[in-house]
Amino acid sequence: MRQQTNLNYNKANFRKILKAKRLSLDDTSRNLLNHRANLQLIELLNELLINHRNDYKIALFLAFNGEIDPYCTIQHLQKNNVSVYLPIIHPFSKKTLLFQKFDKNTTLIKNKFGILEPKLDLRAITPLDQINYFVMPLTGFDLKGNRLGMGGGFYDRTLCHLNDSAKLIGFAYSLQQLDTIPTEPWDISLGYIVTELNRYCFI
Ligand SMILES: Nc1nc2c(c(=O)[nH]1)N(C=O)[C@@H](CNc1ccc(C(=O)N[C@@H](CCC(=O)O)C(=O)O)cc1)CN2
Ligand SMILES: Nc1ncnc2c1ncn2[C@@H]1O[C@H](COP(=O)(O)OP(=O)(O)OP(=O)(O)O)[C@@H](O)[C@H]1O
Repeated sequence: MRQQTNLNYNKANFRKILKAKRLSLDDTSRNLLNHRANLQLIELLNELLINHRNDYKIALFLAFNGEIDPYCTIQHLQKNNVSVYLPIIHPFSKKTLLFQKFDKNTTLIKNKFGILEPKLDLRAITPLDQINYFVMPLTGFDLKGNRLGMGGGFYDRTLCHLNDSAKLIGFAYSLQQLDTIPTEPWDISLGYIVTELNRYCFI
């Protein structure tokens, strides 16, 4: 019990430090790092989407609160006819996510955290197992593929059913790297992590 409390304290503490760190970037540095990181992410996706079929489905996210911004990659994929999906907070199931298609006709609204997400349209929701890769925002990461999220357990709770690290790509600034992330039984580890400096593969 005491150990659990310490672990939560550690995670909360790491989150606080790492969020402050990513918010401290000035606009020029942030734009440069975002640009480099998107080039790395596009490179990785080019390697993964080997036969360039255009029926791939990739989940990404819209950045908030100083998160690394994958918008260039979203635009690149859409131009190449790859379907892009975004997380939306499930209207009934507590702290879980649905993934909805994002295209030029999508209406975006702010969720309760102030993050833009598609307005729920059941016709545009896709089952999790139809998504080829999930690009996930990281608050922190280590070089074993462990991730630290925002603390809600949204991605953990949603993606545990998938049970396939090979589909999970973490996206973060290199300044969000830690030596070791404290792990817990429900934490899902990542198959890949992309930063502005590197593409790490853990599978
Ligand atoms: N861009 C983006 N979209 C995302 C996520 C994300 O981390 N990034 N999510 C990934 O899960 C989901 C939303 N989950 C979130 C969980 C916590 C907080 C957050 O800011 N928490 C506050 C506490 C707020 C409160 O308790 O009311 C905090 O950490 O200070 C935000 C989003 C779905 N969409
Ligand atoms: N698979 C799951 N089933 C039920 N509860 C879960 C599951 N995964 C996580 N949780 C709950 O969510 C809470 C937050 O988890 P954690 O500290 O791992 O958040 P996180 O790393 O920020 O995750 P995420 O990025 O997924 O929001 C935990 O206290 C845990 O109780």
